[in-house]
Amino acid sequence: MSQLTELVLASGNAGKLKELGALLAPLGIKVHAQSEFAVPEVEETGLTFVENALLKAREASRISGLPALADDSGLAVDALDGRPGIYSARFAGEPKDDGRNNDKLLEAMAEVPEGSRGASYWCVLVLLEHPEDPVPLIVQADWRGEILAHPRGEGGFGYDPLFWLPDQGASAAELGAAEKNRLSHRGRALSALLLELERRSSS
Ligand SMILES: O=P(O)(O)OP(=O)(O)OP(=O)(O)OC[C@H]1O[C@@H](n2cnc3c(O)ncnc32)[C@H](O)[C@@H]1O
Ligand SMILES: [Mg+2]
Repeated sequence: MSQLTELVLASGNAGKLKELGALLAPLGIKVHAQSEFAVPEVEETGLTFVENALLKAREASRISGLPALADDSGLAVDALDGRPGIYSARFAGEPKDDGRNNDKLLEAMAEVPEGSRGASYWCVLVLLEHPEDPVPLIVQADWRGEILAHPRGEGGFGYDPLFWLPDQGASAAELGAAEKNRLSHRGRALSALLLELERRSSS
């Protein structure tokens, strides 16, 4: 890929935009929200995070005429056989709502004992140079934690108030923004993406 100086973030999620924007802005990459180009929400018909991220990136790149970075992510809970997984945003149905999703997760986990409440956040990032890019840059990363019985903290977004990090002694919603980006599935996926981008541009 030629030097990346500008891209569109193929997401309608304000939390993701904030987190990815904070990581990309200092690198001299001009980041546009897809709302600047009136990119509509695409139907996430894939069965994997990768497929859904590709759909989102392709549509945003097609409409904006810019390289596009998409994030498809979610929470896979051990005791729920990996659910809500790719359906995390709509766990409690449409329209998507973090509060109702968290209530549904608490309810689903009500009988699950301490010690069996492990879960992973997953994040897949896809970067397309243009809508027909045949070699998308794809990375994925996870973040292990446990599901709390009661919400804690005001930061982050989505399931963060229920995502407990034993090593930090805090929920993801109790971490500072920079700390979450340093540790999270999204922050680590972006580091991997930047490394791969560097490798490609120097080869
Ligand atoms: O598809 P876009 O437009 O990017 O926005 P979205 O919110 O629909 O995003 P996804 O389809 O990728 O669904 C991801 C859901 O997983 C949850 N999630 C992902 N990363 C998270 C994080 O860092 N903290 C809390 N919840 C997260 C959150 O509920 C998201 O809505
Ligand atoms: Mg979505």
